[in-house]
Order: sequence, then structure tokens, then C-alpha cells
Amino acid sequence: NGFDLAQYRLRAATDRAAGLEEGWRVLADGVFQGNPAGERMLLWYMGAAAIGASEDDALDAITTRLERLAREHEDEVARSYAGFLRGARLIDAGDARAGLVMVLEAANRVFAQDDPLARITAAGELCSAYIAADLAQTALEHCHRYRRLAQASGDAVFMARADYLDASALSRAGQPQQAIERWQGARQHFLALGLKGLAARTAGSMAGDLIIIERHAEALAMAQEALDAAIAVSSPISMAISRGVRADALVGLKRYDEAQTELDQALALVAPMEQPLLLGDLLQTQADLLLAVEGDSPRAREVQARALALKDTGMHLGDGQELESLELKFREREQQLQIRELETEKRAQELALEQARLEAERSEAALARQRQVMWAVGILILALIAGLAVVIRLLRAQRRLAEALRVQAYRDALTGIPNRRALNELAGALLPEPDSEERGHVLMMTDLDYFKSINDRYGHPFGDQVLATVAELLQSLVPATALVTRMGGEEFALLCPDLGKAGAIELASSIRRAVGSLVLESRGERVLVTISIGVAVFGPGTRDFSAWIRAADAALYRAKAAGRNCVELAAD
Ligand SMILES: Nc1nc2c(ncn2[C@@H]2O[C@H](COP(=O)(O)OP(=O)(O)OP(=O)(O)O)[C@@H](O)[C@H]2O)c(=O)[nH]1
Repeated sequence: NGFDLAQYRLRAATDRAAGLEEGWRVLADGVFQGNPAGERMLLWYMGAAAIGASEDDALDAITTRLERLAREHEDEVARSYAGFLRGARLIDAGDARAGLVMVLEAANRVFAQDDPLARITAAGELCSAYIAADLAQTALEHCHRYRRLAQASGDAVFMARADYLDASALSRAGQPQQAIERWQGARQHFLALGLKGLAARTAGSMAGDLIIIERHAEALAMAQEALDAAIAVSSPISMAISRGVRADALVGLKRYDEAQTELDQALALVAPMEQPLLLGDLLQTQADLLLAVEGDSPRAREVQARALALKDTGMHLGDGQELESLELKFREREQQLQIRELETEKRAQELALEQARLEAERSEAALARQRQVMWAVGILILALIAGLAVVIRLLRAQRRLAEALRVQAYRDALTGIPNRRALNELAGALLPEPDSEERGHVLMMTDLDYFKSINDRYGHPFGDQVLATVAELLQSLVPATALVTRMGGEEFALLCPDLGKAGAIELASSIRRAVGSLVLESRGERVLVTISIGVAVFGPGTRDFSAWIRAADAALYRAKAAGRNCVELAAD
């Protein structure tokens, strides 16, 4: 609905009269129509302002409205809030017993509800009620609970009020030094919240404790601050309290005339109010003043007696049994609540633990998976490297094999010299152009004579040995540039570049002689080998390689025909 309750709470706490006026206006405008929870909070803040301002009529109207809200919406919290307000008013009016019973009953109702905010409020009201009833020790216990709940809520206003209430209780318990510390805490809180009026009111309260430890001058200044704030919001009760404290401080400072003036003004303010405790305090100051000025006079004694009587009615609790049983009930309820809270907390912790365990398991599993993947990747990489090495080795082996095969393809296995294929390829490269001047190339075809009979007589292995020996011999005899090849069987071809006809005849003759002189032995016998040679010099009639071979072959044929162991030259 656009109405900021949190801001209103601060406004009403600072200027109670203005807060009340605004509250009534808001209610009349129907701002909280159909919003009972909002109306309840507004009425509660208004009620607190009415108590603080001692506006009894307003307080009555507010509690009546809260009770109607409780009836219409079966709102136990609203009923309790009405109880807190009525109880506080009763205590202020001097009926501490009835007031406390009411506040305790209301707190018991709230603690049976599941409303954390209302519970904090209830704890604060209990603390406040016991302070007002001057039962400082019990108040301190309740204040302690309130402080705990306020801190847990994180609400700055609650925490400031916790300090304020603690200080009030400590002050009542006769611990001014500790009280002053708490007053200062509350003051800091209020100033931080921008609540100067409340900070000033706190200063006024602190002044009372400063007087007890005889820091009168400071007390006077603090009380002045509080008085200024009270005048600013035209709060008669706050003005009366501040003036009373100032009077006390002035008595302490022996400024009796000023003290009397303050006191008179304070008494005039309190006269129309029903505030026996406050009036009792003021009369006590008056008695002190009279004692200081006049000594032990009948007037002083009379005032002292009136003060004591007022303060006594204020504190009279009568039969405390009902109170005790209510306190007991409250404490039992609170204990049950704490047990419930502990159980909830324990369940939450168990849940969190379980979740953490599951989370840990999940991340453990994820880690394990990751490790597995990493292992797999590692193994794969190793396998790849190993595989690559194998492939490289295979490729190398293949290349070596290919090389070996290539070499074998051009080499005769038995003698180790080049074969017919090598001759064909080399001759192609060596073959000059048909019309060229290079006519010195020589091709010789040689063939061992009657080789079959050597095989037959001495065995094939011996024949092999003869072939190898002849191959070796041929290679040793030809020039370095010549090529000796085995054409097959016992036939060898010799290609000799630039040898010329004469050189050819000379070489062929020496080959023939050398073969014939070979000393070969088998089965204790000397074996004689001879060779026939056909020589063809590359000439005009030689068109190509096959023609050249044919010419050499023809010459060889003629050598065989001529009786073997001789050299024949092909025709030009
Ligand atoms: N030991 C051995 N014998 C071979 C090899 N190749 C061919 N021969 C043999 O060589 C002989 C060739 O015989 P022929 O062609 O009749 O010629 P020849 O006995 O030498 O007679 P002419 O050439 O006419 O003088 C055959 O008996 C073949 O078996 C070989 O690599 N090793």
C-alpha cells in the first residue's frame, strides 16, 4: 500500500505525539483496509508511542482496536500486543503486580505462536515490564534473552533497544558504571540510525547514573540535551523527567536555587499525570534539596515520607504466587521452544551434513571419472607413440626390403654381379646416337665351353663354383668403366665403353687365356675350363641395343662353331 511501516516506527519513537496523530490519520484513510497484519504493526507502534507519551486515552483506543482485530481475525499476536500495552500502562500507574501478570500472559500466548518477530517483541516487553516494576534482577534475565533474539534478527532498532533496556535494568540493579556503558552503546546505535531524539532521551537516562557516580557536570549537560529534545517534540513527561534529573545534578553541584526552579517546573508537569513512581522520584529530589538547604527540618521529613510512600505503592506486588506460576509457565514454554529450535537446528545440520556428504561423493566420483579418462588418454597417447614407432620401423623395413629387392632385381644371385636387366638399362643410357662419332664402345658375349659336361661330371654345386670363379676373373680383367653381367646359364656379357676394336681384341684374348689357365680341382682331378668370345664394336650398322647383342651373339656362335676356346669379331 506504499506506507513504510519501518520508517513510521522510527518517526513514532522519536516524536510520539506526531506519530500518534499520523497513525490515526492513516487508519482513518483506510490505508490498512484488508491488511490486518499491517494494521496490527501500525497499532503496536502507535501503542508504544502512547505509553511513552503517557497518552492514556489514546492507549485505550489503540488497545481496543487491537483486541477487535484479534477477535475478527483470531489473531493471538494482536491480542498479546494489546496485553503488553495494558500491562505496561498498569505498571506505570503503580499496579505492578496486575501489569506484570498481564504482560506475562501475553508473552506466554506469543511464545505459543510461530511468529519470530512477535517473540522478539514479547521478550522486549517482559524486560521492559520488569524494569518498570523495579524488579531489576528478573529484568536483567529477560533483557539478556531479548538481546540474544535482537542480535539474531540483525535488526538495528532492536539492537539499540536491547542496549537501552539493558542499561535501564543495570541502572535499576544499582550498577551505574555498567549501565553507563550500555547507555553509550544505545546512544551510538540511535545516532547511527539518525535518531537524534532517541539519542538525546538516552543521554537523559544516562545522566541519572552519572549523578550516582558523582559526575554531576556531565549529568547536567546530558539532561539538558534530553530536555531540549523533549521540548522539541513537546513531550511533557520527557520534559518532567529531564528537569528532575537536572535538578538532581544541580543539587549535587550545590546550585540549589537553580535546582529548585527545575524541580518546580518538573512537578508542575507531572501534577496532572498519574505517574506515582516519577512523582516519587521528584519528591525524593525535593527532600534531598530541602535537607541540603535547611538541614533536618519537619518540611524535609514530610516530603521524604511522601516520596517513600509513593515509591512503595509503585513497587508493591502483593501476593507474588500468581506471578511466580506465570513466570514458571513462561520459562517452561521458552524451554520447549528452545528444544524445538535446537531440534530444528539439529535437523538442518543433519541435512546440511547429508548434502555435504552427497556433494563429496559426487565430486569424488567426478574425480575418479576424470582420472579414468586421463588414464585412458595417457594409455592412448602411449599406444599411439608405440604404434607410430612400429609404423616407422615397418616403413623403414619396407624401404630396406624394397631397396634389397631392387638391388636383387639387378643382381645375379649366384655370382653377385649385375644381371641381364642391369645390362639392358645401363646399355640404354650408354647407347650413343646412331650417327654419333663415338664408335669405340664394345660389347662381348662370352660362353663357357661344354659346361653341361662339367655339371654332369663334377656335380651342379661345382658348376656353380666355376661360374662364380669365372665371374670374379672377368671383373678383375675388364677396365674400371666396363660392366660385367651374367646373361643366364654359363653366358656372360661385357660392356666396355670406349675400348675400341684393337683394345677389344686384346682384352678378349687375355680373358680367353686367363680362363683357360684357371686352376680348378674337383674329386682330386684338375678341371679345365675354356671360354668362347664374340666381340661386336658399336658401328654404323648397329641401330639399337638388340641389334648390337645380336651381332655379338652371332660372333659368339661363330667362335663356338670354329671349335670353341677362341675369339670372333663381328662384321662392321
Ligand atoms: N652348375 C650350373 N649349371 C648351369 C647353370 N645354368 C645353366 N647350367 C647348365 O649349363 C649347361 C649348358 O649346356 P649347353 O647349353 O648344352 O652347352 P655346353 O654344354 O656348354 O656346350 P657348348 O655351349 O655348346 O659348348 C646345362 O647343362 C645347364 O644345366 C647354373 O647356374 N649352374
